[in-house]
Amino acid sequence: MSYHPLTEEQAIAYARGLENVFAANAELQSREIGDGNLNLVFHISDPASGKSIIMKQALPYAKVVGESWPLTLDRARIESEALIIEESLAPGLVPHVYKYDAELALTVMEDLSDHVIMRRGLIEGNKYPLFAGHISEFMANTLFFTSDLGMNQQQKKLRVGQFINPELCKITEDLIFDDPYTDSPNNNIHELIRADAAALTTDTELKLEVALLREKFLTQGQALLHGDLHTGSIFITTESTKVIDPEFAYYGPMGFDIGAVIANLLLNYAGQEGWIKDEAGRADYRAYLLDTVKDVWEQFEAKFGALWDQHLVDRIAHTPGYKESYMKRLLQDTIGYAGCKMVRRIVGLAHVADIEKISDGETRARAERIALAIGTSLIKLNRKAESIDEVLAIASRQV
Ligand SMILES: Nc1ncnc2c1ncn2[C@@H]1O[C@H](COP(=O)(O)OP(=O)(O)O)[C@@H](O)[C@H]1O
Ligand SMILES: CSC[C@H]1O[C@H](OP(=O)(O)O)[C@H](O)[C@@H]1O
Repeated sequence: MSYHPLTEEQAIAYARGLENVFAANAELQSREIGDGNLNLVFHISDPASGKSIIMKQALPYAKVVGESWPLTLDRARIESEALIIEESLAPGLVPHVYKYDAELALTVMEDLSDHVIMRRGLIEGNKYPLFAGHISEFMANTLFFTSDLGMNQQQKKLRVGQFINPELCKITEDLIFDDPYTDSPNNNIHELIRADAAALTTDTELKLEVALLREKFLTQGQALLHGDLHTGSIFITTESTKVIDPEFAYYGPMGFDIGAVIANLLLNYAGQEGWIKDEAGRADYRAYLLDTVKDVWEQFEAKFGALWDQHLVDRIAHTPGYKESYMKRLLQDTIGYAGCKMVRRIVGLAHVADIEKISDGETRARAERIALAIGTSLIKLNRKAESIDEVLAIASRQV
């Protein structure tokens, strides 16, 4: 079947043709539930049997902007192949892929509708005690075993080729490492914080750090990244965590993924200005978010370190001092990328509901300024950072 975006009816017809999923006479229901910036997502269910699947289809353009922003369909291949690798390295932490259809740029995968999108869960003020353990395991396993530390180095070079993802990387390069620091037409700036946004464009100390982080994003093929690991790409319950949507996957600096998780916890921290109304409740939730930031880094560090001790394939990397140097640089990158990811969600094209959905303009502006202050401080700190506690201290000072 040649490429065309499916309608809900066509999605049902396609699902009927899948082997061993639905009974031939099943009365299937279809709903397009995509709420992301780029793709169609169909939820197909058979109420009689309780069976359901997700069919995600790439559009030939960025949905958030429209047909004027063409975008490669190859991102569907990247996403399905990344999910399969991630499942092999971090079982239980991603949806299972049943099928990938290259013609239709379509991935059929496990339905995770019994989970909620973490961004929504955090906005509602829910706590997820197992999250740090799960996400640190996901990141430690996927990053270590796709890097030169944990896999055959010739195979790794071939895998770098498999995940060449120029168009999606260009989105990141522009939206995260360029637009927020210039007067770009892509930017989306709340009227009340125009002066704060303008200050970014003249801050040379800040822009130097962004240029260095951007250079690393452009040139360092350290590991296979998820590439867009924000809380809208994480499904969660109190018991379970599932990472979805790795269409931005490519070989890049590990800190970009870890920084994305931390940035999105801190964006919610800033956004709490508009959600939890009583001060004690808000302080308690913010303390939970900061504890989670610390836990994510510390559990990642411990798990990655344990993999290093047990599975290192690179002999020279055993040299005393190298691991410590590597982990310190990884923390510094994490902090720098976390900062960049916060700033882009305030002044760049695509915002986050944690802040964007605050209805009162003044309250939203306060949350935006908190996020900008934390983000820019993290960017300026990155190469000097020694400990994750410095991140917590910066965040605490802003509220
Ligand atoms: N495996 C899944 N199970 C249930 N719902 C899903 C699944 N994958 C995606 N969704 C739903 O579709 C939405 C958009 O999916 P996402 O992969 O983030 O798309 P995009 O790439 O367009 O951002 C998610 O927020 C979620 O509501
Ligand atoms: C023009 S794409 C903007 C933005 O959207 C992506 O997120 P998602 O696919 O999860 O909606 C990604 O973060 C891009 O930077």
